[in-house]
Amino acid sequence: MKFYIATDHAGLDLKDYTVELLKDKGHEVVDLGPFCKDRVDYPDYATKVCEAVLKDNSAFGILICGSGIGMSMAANRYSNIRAALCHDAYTASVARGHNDANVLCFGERIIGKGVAESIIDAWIAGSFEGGRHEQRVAKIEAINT
Ligand SMILES: O=C(CO)[C@H](O)[C@H](O)[C@H](O)COP(=O)(O)O
Repeated sequence: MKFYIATDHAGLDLKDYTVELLKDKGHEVVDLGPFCKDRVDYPDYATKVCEAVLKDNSAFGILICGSGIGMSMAANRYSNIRAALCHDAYTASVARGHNDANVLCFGERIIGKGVAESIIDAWIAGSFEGGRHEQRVAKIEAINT
């Protein structure tokens, strides 16, 4: 699998850990930064990942901030981005299976490395179930306000 990943200053350590974790598991990772802990604004990095995923739509995005909330809010402003804020393996699994999520968000101030790995593993193992979920995801995409 291919992943584009970014963070803000509040998620830098978990971003670096996640990059190495995914590479060790044999995945392709494009790290879109940042690369130091200077304070930055999460929407600027959500934009980098979402635009990359929209151009390379078999890839997934990963966005990390302190809580994961700001990143998920910013990412979900994009049509055809379905960003899921996940706190555990279950939420990651249903994000793929039910919501066809293409961007994973989590918060370094919320979860540790072990939970992050369980989220990543569930995301990788998951796939969209289709069926009754198809029309629901289509209805999300149809919302334009
Ligand atoms: O968007 C957020 C809060 O929902 C993220 O957790 C940010 O990383 C956080 O707001 C950054 O806060 P800081 O005080 O500027 O480090």
